[in-house]
Amino acid sequence: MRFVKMQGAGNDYIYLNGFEEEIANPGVLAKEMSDRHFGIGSDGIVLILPSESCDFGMRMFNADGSEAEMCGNASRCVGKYVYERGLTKKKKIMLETKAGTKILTLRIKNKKVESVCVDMGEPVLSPEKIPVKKTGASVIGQPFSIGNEIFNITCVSMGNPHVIIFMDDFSNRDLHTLGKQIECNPLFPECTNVEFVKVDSPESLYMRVWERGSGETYACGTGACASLVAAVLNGFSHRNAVLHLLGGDLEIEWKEFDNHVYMTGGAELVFEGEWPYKG
Ligand SMILES: N[C@@H](CCC[C@H](N)C(=O)O)C(=O)O
Repeated sequence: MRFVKMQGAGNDYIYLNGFEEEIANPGVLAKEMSDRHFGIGSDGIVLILPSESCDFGMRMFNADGSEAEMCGNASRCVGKYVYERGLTKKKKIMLETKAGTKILTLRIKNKKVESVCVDMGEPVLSPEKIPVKKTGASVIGQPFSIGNEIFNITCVSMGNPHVIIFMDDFSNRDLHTLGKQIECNPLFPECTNVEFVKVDSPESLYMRVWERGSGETYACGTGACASLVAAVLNGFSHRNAVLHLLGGDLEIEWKEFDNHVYMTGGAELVFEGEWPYKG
């Protein structure tokens, strides 16, 4: 089976072309391929598929084999893949995901995709839709205790669940332990992605992420969008800011006129090859 490894802000996935390959058991395949010692090594796998309602479809599986509703960084890489490999000539691409249709706008330079802006849709704040076991219209800066510490949490869904914790400094924190403890806490019935955010200025935020199903990754596109929304709701940032992640920067804007969040960033090929897939 042919595969392509790509990264967006260091969030690395293995992309499989569902137009050419029959991909049975993608969850099992995701675990095998993602293994950084016995596989190719990645944060998960992404299937690029035909779609009846959109130009293309995308499904993504975390490194532990679980399927996620949406992946922001992967959506930009899918845009690069389908354009540069001649699957489309369109620069505006409709992408079907489990979290609805996302619109990708490609910026092209010398026939290559330089960056992709993704209309990520509206953030979801209602606790039962995120889901988070809380009452009320939203969860913004509410206390949450883990071990003997109390954190203020804000919960946002960008098609997948996120909990955001603002910190003055996370350089000497054990985010792995904290992330693991929060990810499948009973407060989150479908588990959650966890973002730790340090506000640098109203236009600049530093973020680290513990991803549901993959552990710490270098970046999370939906997480960056959720963090910007959380920062606005808590009065920490403007509606347009740069999110600095371990693997690079993403520009995020939560537009007032349509309530949609827009994410802009790069997408890069790492390498490609063949996987001895037995079907
Ligand atoms: N890295 C992604 C999100 C991947 C899915 C996530 N781990 C989940 O289970 O919801 C992104 O760029 O958005």
